[in-house]
Amino acid sequence: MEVKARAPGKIILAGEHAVVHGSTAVAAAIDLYTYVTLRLPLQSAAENNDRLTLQLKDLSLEFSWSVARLKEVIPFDSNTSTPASCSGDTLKSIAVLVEEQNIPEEKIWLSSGISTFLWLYTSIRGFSPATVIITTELPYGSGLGSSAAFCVALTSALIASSISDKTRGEGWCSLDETNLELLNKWAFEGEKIIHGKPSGIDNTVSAYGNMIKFCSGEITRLQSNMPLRMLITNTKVGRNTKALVSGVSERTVRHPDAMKSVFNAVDSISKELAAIIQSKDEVSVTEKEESIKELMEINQGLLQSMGVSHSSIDTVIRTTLKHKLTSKLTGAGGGGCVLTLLPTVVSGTVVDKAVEELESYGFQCFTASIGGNGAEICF
Ligand SMILES: Nc1ncnc2c1ncn2[C@@H]1O[C@H](COP(=O)(O)OP(=O)(O)O)[C@@H](O)[C@H]1O
Ligand SMILES: C[C@@](O)(CCOP(=O)(O)O)CC(=O)O
Ligand SMILES: [Mg+2]
Repeated sequence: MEVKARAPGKIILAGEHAVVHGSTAVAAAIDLYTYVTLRLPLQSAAENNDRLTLQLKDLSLEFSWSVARLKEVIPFDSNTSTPASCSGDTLKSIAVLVEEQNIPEEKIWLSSGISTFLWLYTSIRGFSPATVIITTELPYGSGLGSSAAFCVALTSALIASSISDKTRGEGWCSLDETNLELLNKWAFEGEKIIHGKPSGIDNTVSAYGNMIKFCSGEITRLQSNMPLRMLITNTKVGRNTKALVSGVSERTVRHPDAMKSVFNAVDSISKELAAIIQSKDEVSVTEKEESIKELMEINQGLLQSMGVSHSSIDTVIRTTLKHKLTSKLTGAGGGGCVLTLLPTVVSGTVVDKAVEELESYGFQCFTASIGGNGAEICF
């Protein structure tokens, strides 16, 4: 039997990091996906094929464990109906299984993803043999939510494999609300292994799609009433969300009052941004874009004060400003991707010039459609 699933990456328009500390944030799905194919051997063939294999196609990497080895190392404390957190002890056991795979040193950043794979797979499907093939259109570790798309696509495929009513040949279809809620909870548990202390915004927007306002787990789906175009620039400076998130927490412990004010300011920015995007009043698109530009500028300043910007991000901001375009980092920062608002009045020539200059620094620029579908499955 074969099941496929896909889940989108995301951009955070306002509120990253502060959202981990209870502020509001606004995020949207983008049309770049992580795809998972789950192949289960036929019951009769299962005895001859007793391995769990993970293929990361884009990286030409394959990892494989015998079911017997998984049973030996992972304590069986899982329950398929209620998502639970991976305990420290289980994570240590899983780390042994990951180490045995001798991941190439230059790809060692994959370890947390592979641990997450083993945790989600064995928790949801137990110790059954399978081959899981993963491909992605998202750059790894650059702020576009590859970790969440990975967790959401994987749990979608795992949950879909146990759905009894499999309507074949109908192309990509969404999951029902109950399964969406379930997979989102599992994906959040997966994100915890990768991020340490995730807010849950990335897995939620990847699961549900569209554009959302998110605050302490509460989701409001936003209906945009204006065109919103963003240029995405990948600085290609590698960084790790877990380290950046814990850096902000440490700063918060050292300066609780100052950081509280920063998080409050971000909360106001996200709420104002959501209101502008949804507003149906007579204000012109140009005026709305001017407000969004200013909010992005203030948000970037506050991200700077959280200590998560980077010289490469500053270069993108300076370069786009020369062309009168406003930018802010998106995701965890520290390098990674930067968003530049492309107002409706800006000519293609201006954008082309800005892109040319950005690419001369070795950055990669692209646009993506904003606010599309969330997780989908295909039989
Ligand atoms: N397709 C994938 N396969 C395996 N691991 C993945 C995949 N996508 C993401 N990951 C894991 O997520 C990590 C990147 O997550 P993170 O630092 O949160 O950045 P982002 O979510 O912005 O891409 C990678 O180092 C890897 O461990
Ligand atoms: C920094 C943060 O707000 C977003 C992280 O996004 P990403 O992993 O960099 O794509 C963390 C979170 O909300 O969990
Ligand atoms: Mg992430």
